[in-house]
Amino acid sequence: MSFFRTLNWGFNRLTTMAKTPQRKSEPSLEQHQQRQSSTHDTIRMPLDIVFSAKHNKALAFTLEERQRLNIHGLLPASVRSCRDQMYAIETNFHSFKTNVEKYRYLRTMRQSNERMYFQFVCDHIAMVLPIIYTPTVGVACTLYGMLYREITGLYITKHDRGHMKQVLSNWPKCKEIWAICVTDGERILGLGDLGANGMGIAIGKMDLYTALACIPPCKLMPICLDVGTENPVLHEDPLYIGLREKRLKGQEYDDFIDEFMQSVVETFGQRTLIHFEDFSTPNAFKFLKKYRNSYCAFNDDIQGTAAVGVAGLLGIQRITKKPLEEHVILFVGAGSAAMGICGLLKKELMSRGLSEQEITKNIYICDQEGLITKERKNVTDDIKPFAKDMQPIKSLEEVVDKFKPSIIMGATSAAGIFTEKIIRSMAANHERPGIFAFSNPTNKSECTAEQAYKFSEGRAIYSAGSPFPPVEFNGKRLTPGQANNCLAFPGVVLGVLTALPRTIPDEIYLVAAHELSKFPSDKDLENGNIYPMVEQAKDVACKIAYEVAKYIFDKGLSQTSPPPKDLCELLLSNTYELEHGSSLAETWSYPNVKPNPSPDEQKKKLPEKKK
Ligand SMILES: NC(=O)C1=CN([C@@H]2O[C@H](COP(=O)(O)OP(=O)(O)OC[C@H]3O[C@@H](n4cnc5c(N)ncnc54)[C@H](OP(=O)(O)O)[C@@H]3O)[C@@H](O)[C@H]2O)C=CC1
Ligand SMILES: CC(=O)C(=O)O
Ligand SMILES: [Mg+2]
Repeated sequence: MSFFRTLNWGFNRLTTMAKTPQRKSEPSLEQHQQRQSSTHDTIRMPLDIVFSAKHNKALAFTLEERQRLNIHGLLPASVRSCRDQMYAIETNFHSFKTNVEKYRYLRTMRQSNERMYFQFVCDHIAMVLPIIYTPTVGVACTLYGMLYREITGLYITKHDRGHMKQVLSNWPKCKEIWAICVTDGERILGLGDLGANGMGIAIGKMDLYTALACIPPCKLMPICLDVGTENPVLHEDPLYIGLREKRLKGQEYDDFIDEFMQSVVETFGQRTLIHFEDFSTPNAFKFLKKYRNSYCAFNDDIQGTAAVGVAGLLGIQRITKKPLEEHVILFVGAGSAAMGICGLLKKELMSRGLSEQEITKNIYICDQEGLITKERKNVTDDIKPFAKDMQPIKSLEEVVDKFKPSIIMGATSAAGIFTEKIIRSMAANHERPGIFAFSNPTNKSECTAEQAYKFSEGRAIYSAGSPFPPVEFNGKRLTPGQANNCLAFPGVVLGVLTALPRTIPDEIYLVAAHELSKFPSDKDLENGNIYPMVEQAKDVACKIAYEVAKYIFDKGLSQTSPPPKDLCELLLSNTYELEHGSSLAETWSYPNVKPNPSPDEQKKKLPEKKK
């Protein structure tokens, strides 16, 4: 509505100016410049909107629309169908040699033509996901200063304390925000402290909200809290976009985050979903504990990853036909990802009626110092029950030799720590050893798909955080699964935004895990793949969203009443339309506004002059 009001306003101004009588004398340079800029403004106003990222259809504007919107002549004659547009984009996409160039191309397209971008991402998800998400997004974050072009998210710096609400309200894209993905850039994938460059991750995550769960992009706000960085390379980098200052720490940092949380709900409402991403592990757990019962907040690295990890374990249970409680599981890494999975696994096993002692008996945890034993000082309360009453063992290979895990779950950012010896040892003791290399990006994987298959004679059930191509082994094509939280968070978020609970209950991650685990077919499992293919990620998100929303309504946790008669309809009611018919123009038809009358029509309408 306002779009067309603005269009009309621009048109009226143009007409008024055309009627303004000519100046008698030549304008001064200053007057000339003023006139130039005001003329410019007038013309630019409607064009800015028509060609804004949100409304732009590029060559898909039909002839009728081109005339109606007064953009006829601004585009070449060709009117492209959706298929033609996608072909043009794909041709461009493939013309770039490196993945970072492809990333840059897609970002530029997103800035100028949002719907076409999402259409392309959806139509080619398997090809595009590794570019807009891990692994390429990791490289892009390291080069973010060089790639930076335009407004894509909101930066709040440590100097904005006291007026964060003001900064939040500066967001130009929409005043009704449903969800925020926030990072402080301290642990970006397995790449460490990237400071303000971490924005790339928040943007990538939110693009998946739209591409996989159809959440309208204008309702989403990626935020980077620029509280400084301890990365000396960034301090020296002339292209760095953030503060070249030490990180805010201690009480000041906690107060900063408190102000941020309060400012968000005061600006956008208590229901705003706040997604924490890539904070350092101590902060990730601290804020989850602090805010989970008072805000609609979650931590993706802990909780999203947990859902995906447990889904994978349920898949292994299906392949091995052995209940999880009979498996020996070794977690390598005691950070957000590993401990998130371990915590949810504990919940899953508790739901099966096992005692804490029965649950912890077969679960081992190692970090850089080796096996976590009771001798270890300063372990968190979550880890304590898993600490073993024995002498510490430093070497991972020794731990594997001694306890013979059937499943090993790595989330360490330590590339290659699953050595040939470790994989061979697991394969010697188990017919189908489960190997998870959660670390991102690809070059941080604990082992590659090829190594896992080769050293286990093709018997490993291997999954990794970043995508690995299928591997041919002894004439069999083995497909690694992608164990990445992107198979959980889009659906969880859509479910929560639909059912609107006050806070996000922990149980929904188990709901998500179970739904996700049902996706792989028996044939997928036969090939050792416990996760759905990326092409199915949208169906996965949809199913998880449905079950999550249903859980929230069924348990009476929704803040809306009465519960919907048709949950599917409610889920779809607020989603972004990505599907297209034969042409983009058809799908994106603008509300019917009459075209400006042609000069001939205008003449006809003029009242006849009285004689
Ligand atoms: N696939 C997915 O969906 C997800 C993947 N990840 C990835 O998981 C990785 C870890 O993330 P996060 O848990 O937040 O990270 P943290 O850095 O908080 O945790 C890493 C853990 O690994 C341990 N570790 C490091 N090196 C070794 C080693 N050589 N041997 C044994 N343990 C080691 C560390 O031990 P210590 O404490 O002693 O230093 C620490 O406990 C990252 O690469 C991240 O990208 C994260 C979230 C989701
Ligand atoms: C996938 C993800 O969230 C991570 O690697 O941090
Ligand atoms: Mg993450």
